Amino acid sequence: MTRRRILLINGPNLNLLGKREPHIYGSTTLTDVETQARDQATRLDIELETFQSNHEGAIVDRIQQAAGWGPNAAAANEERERVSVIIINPGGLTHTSVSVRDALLGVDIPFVEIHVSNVHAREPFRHHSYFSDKATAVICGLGVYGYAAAIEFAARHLKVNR
Ligand SMILES: O=C1C[C@@](O)(C(=O)O)C[C@@H](O)[C@@H]1O
Repeated sequence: MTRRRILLINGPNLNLLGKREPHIYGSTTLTDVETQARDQATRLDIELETFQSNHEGAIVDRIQQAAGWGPNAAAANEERERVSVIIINPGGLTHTSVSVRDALLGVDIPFVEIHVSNVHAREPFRHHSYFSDKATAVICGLGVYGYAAAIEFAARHLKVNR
């Protein structure tokens, strides 16, 4: 059986986790989050790739690549590159990005939306997401534990895609 492949995407400013507004986002760094995520994936016998970018277009390219498409996909690698599930913290793009939404819908890969903070308890502009109505699940307010919860859920409940 094909192993599940999960792609964990973090959007703008999440490279500053641990330094940025620690009263909201905590003191764990993105490197810690990604290391723990990789260890967890190994225990669950799934493949995990991580990607962080501050650039909307780079995130769109990475999502297309997850389907074996787009400018960064290696030719004839469609099967090998295809991921089963995307876990995405779009950061501020949550509240603005039609393009990232369109990319996720375009590749038709199920995704889990995650936020470290409880966006609904914050400023009103954070209450709307361009992703939540299409996400398989939405996690927010669990702190960085939300990443572990998302991986656990994806590994147990989402089928291998193709
Ligand atoms: O950058 C972020 C991080 C965030 O996605 C979170 O993880 O809580 C919440 C967003 O509103 C914010 O722009």
